[in-house]
This record gives sequence, C-alpha cells and structure tokens, in this order.
Amino acid sequence: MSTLGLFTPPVVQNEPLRHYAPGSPERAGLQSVLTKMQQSLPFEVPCIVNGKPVKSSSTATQVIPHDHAKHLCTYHEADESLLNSAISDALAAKKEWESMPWNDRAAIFLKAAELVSGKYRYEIMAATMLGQGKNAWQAEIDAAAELVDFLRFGVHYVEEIYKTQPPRNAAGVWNRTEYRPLEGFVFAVTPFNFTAIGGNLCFVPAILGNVVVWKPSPGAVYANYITHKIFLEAGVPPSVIQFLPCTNDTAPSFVAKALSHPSFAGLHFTGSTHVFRSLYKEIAIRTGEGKYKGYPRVVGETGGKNWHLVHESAEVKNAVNQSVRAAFEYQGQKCSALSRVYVSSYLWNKQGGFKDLLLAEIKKIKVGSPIEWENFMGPVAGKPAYTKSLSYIQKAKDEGGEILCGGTGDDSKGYYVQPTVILTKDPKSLTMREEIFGPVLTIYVYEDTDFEKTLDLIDETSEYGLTGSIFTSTRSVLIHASHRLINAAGNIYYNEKCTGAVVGQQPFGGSRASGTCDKAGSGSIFGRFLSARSVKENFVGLEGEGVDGGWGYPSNLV
Ligand SMILES: NC(=O)c1ccc[n+]([C@@H]2O[C@H](COP(=O)([O-])OP(=O)(O)OC[C@H]3O[C@@H](n4cnc5c(N)ncnc54)[C@H](O)[C@@H]3O)[C@@H](O)[C@H]2O)c1
Ligand SMILES: N[C@@H](CCC=O)C(=O)O
Repeated sequence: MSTLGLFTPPVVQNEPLRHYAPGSPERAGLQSVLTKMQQSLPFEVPCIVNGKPVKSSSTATQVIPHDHAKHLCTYHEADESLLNSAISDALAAKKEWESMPWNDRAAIFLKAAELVSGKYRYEIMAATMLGQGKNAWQAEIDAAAELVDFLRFGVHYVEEIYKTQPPRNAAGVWNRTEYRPLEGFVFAVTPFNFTAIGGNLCFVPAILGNVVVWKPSPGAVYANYITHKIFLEAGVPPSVIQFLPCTNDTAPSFVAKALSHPSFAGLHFTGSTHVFRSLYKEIAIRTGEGKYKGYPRVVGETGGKNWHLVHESAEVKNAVNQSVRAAFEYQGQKCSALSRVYVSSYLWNKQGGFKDLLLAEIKKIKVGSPIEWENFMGPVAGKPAYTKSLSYIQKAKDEGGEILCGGTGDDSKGYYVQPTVILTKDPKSLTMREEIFGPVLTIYVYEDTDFEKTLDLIDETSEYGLTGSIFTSTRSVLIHASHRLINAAGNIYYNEKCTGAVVGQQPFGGSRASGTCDKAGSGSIFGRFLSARSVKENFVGLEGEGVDGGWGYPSNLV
C-alpha cells in the first residue's frame, strides 16, 4: 500500500462529563434507555468468535445486584475447545491486522470512542447500572467518560510512541525503531467493577497490532458484551478480539488453559491480588520451563488498602467530604476506595471536628436502588461481596472495634450494606490491613505527638501500595509525609480524595501487592505490549572508515 501522507490524529481532550440534573436532556435520555432495557430483560449473550455468536450447552446468569430475583442476562460459557479455536483464528488474523496502516487502526478506535460517547452512551451506562450496581454518576464517569478517554488518549499515546525514534544517525546511516506487536496472542482477564477497564484491557494491546482473547468478568458480562459490539461496529476485524465469558467456577481451569498455550505472549489483568498472584506463578513456572516462544509480558493491576492521612492542620470540611466520597461512592468497590483513615486526635475530638462532621454527613447518605436518582449508594456486587463485608464488620467487633455508624446489611431484595465506620484502637487490626471491597471504613486516631510513628504505620500496615491522600494546610508537613510515604501509593493525592483518577491527568496504578504499576491511562502501558525492532540502514558501506574503502581498520596501519 502506498504512503500518501503522514497523518496527525485529532487533538485529544477529556470527554465532558454529563451531570444528569433534574430536567436535563441527559437525565431524560438515560431514563428512557433504562426503562426500555428493563422491559427487555433478560438478554442473551453468546460467546463471540470471529465476529460471530457462538452458543454453548452451558449457560449462566448475570444477576441484578439491587434486585437479585432478576437477571440482566443469560450468557453462554466458553469451553476449552472454543478457546483453542478462538486462539488459532485470532493468530491467523494477526498478520493482516498488524500490517494495517497505523492511521486506519487509529481511526477504528476513534470511531469506537464516538460510538460510546454518542450512539451507545446510555445503553452501556444502563447495562453498567443494572448489572454492576452503579448509579448514574458512577456509570457516567466509568462506562461513558473513562472508556472514551481510554480510547482517544490511547491513540494519542501510541502516536507519541511511534514518533519516538533514535535521536542520532552516523553519516550515511538512517536508524529507525519499529514497534512490533508481541509474537503470539494477548490474554485479557478483566474485573467486574469498571466497564471501562474491560474495554481498555483489550484496546491497549489491540491498537498496537496484537490480537486479544478476552475473558470478561461474570459480574460485567452484559456491559462488556456491548463494548465488544461497539469494537466490531467501529471496524475492529472480527477475529482480532475474541469474547469468551465463563463463570468464576470454571475460570481457574479456563484461564490455565489459555496460559498454557505455546503462543501465549502477554497477560493484561485487572482484579484481585490473590488471583493475579496465582496467574503470575503459573506463567513464571512455564516460562522457567521454556514452554513459551518468548518471555510473556505480565501486566496486572490489583487490590488496595487505601488511606487518608488527616493532619491537625487539615481543612476539616474538605477532608470529611472527600473521605465520604472516597469510602462510600460505588459502595467502596473501587480498587482505589478509601478504607483506612489516620486522623489527628486534635482534629477528631474538637467540637465540630472530623468525627462530628463525618458522622453527620454519613447520616445524609441514601442507600438504595442505583436506578433511583436520589441514591448516593447502591448494592454491593453480589452475595459473596455482601457476606464478606458483614463478616469483616463482625471480625472488627470481635477484635474490639467500635462501630460508629452502619454495621448492618439487608439482602432481602438487593445486596445492601450500610455505610460503616469502625473506630479502632489497634492500628494493625484486621480491617486496617486487608482489602474488604465494600463500604467499610476503619479509623485510627493518632496522638499528634506520634506523627512520625503514624507515617510508619501507614507505610507498613498493609501489603498494598495503590492510593493514598494527605490532608494538611502546612507545606512542610506535606513535603515530609509525601517523601516518607514514597512507596505507600502509586497514586498520591494532596487535599483531594484517593479515588477518581482521570485518563490523561493521573496515570493510574499501584505497586507492592497492588500490581505492576504500568499505569493505565498513560503512554507507558502501551510499551508493555510492544517488542521494538531496531533498524540500521547503511547508504555508504564502509566508505570513509575502512582502509582504501575496504574492511581494514585505520588503527592497524603502521
Ligand atoms: N488496581 C486496579 O486498577 C484495579 C481496578 C479494578 C479492580 N481492581 C481489583 O479487582 C478486585 C475486584 O474485581 P473482581 O472481583 O472482578 O476481581 P477477581 O479477581 O475476582 O476477578 C478478576 C477476573 O479474574 C477472573 N478470576 C476470578 N477467579 C479466578 C481464578 N481463580 N483463576 C483465574 N481467573 C479468575 C474473574 O472471572 C475476572 O475475570 C479488587 O481486588 C480490586 O481492588 C483493581
Ligand atoms: N481508576 C479508578 C479506580 C479503578 C479501580 O477500580 C480510580 O482512580 O478511582
């Protein structure tokens, strides 16, 4: 194909957020799609291989967490033989996909961004609200805005990578870098809690010319299915992203099968730490045994035990409001969710201080169906998440923790857990250490004279290092604490909550047990799914270097 120009993609901006205020056109638009979707329940979701629906003999359901008697969809489970044929067909499609001119691959995903932003915005949001328990605000920032941002900014980042070329050329030589996709297929294993993450984990490798086998979460199948439909409609070739759902019961053997394929070249995972560790181990063993063609790339973003440090100099109203959002928005089911607070004893105890304000604000939170507009909080993901939250609350009580509010749940219709605050005197108690992934916040009040020890506690209490925030109005405190906590969070915030990273603004990801810190929403993640080839082209031979235009070194002359 001839080159007819060096094209520059459109300038990239964050997708403007819609607010869904009463009487707004967006509220009416979303409501109408939600109503229609509820009237059409349940949907049927097949596997999609080579762009075609494949039904299997084994089906499962995605339950609606706010009304568990109903389900959003029945999905067909992929089995291992379908997995094998999907991998073979994806590999067969790879040559043509990686050879497609960059501007065409870019155009396909820019078109997908427009489809999410416009035609499918309310449908993908409604699927996320019904299936994953998000209210309109949370669905907007995830399924609409973040997914669009991942796609548009991704095109920009890949453009930047392709433009990065060796800075020097010797006389008569042209050096170039070619950014090859990986040799084999990339396996994307994605979580329930962010529709955007499901799409992004496939998009990142795919836009670089890789082919992808996607195992979505059983808790997000329908929204992920819509994402896949959008990719196909935008022009992603049929076999480039294969959509293969399965249940969590069959996931261990299904995933192991994919990882044992000799052409497995990369894992793009987001989910819990223990699952990632088990996959990492499997890959490491097989790599050590020389079972793969190369050394697979392993990218995983996992759990967190995220913290707010509230210094005595903090502006208390801001610290409280940000803490309420960070701990309880989306029921504490963001990997970034706040789950431990270290607060100055002075600020906690003073009248109208952190404690008084926090409890007063939490009283105002409405918990209920995410499709009713007034509810700030909805249900947790399912029965296991419900039981887990309540069992941690019980364990905290058994350890001597004081429940300041909440502490109860109701699963008669949906899986509701009240926003819960536990006050602990033991900074290393269980709920200060382990990820709960529910609306459960534990608070440790430190003596103001113990600030240094508190920094050590934050750093050493949990194995994670995902997000954290420092609230203070004293610059020297901020500088000191931030430096001391250098490895305690991959995303640190100053006087701002620890959730809500925005693509293109705060690259997202943590280290320690929280993941490989490859930073979703930034350019660096794309480098993980590329294998660069250095090219040196010589226009002049050894002219000017070899003796008499031959091969001899001038330094050999005597
Ligand atoms: N750091 C981040 O960017 C980030 C973002 C979102 C979620 N998370 C983390 O994800 C977790 C919540 O998501 P989740 O509940 O979907 O996680 P999960 O680990 O249960 O599931 C993630 C994926 O792994 C699959 N899976 C589950 N068990 C498996 C097994 N034994 N073997 C192979 N595959 C298996 C699931 O089907 C799903 O596709 C939390 O720990 C949260 O902190 C992290
Ligand atoms: N990137 C999101 C969290 C994603 C994980 O669940 C945030 O910053 O709140």
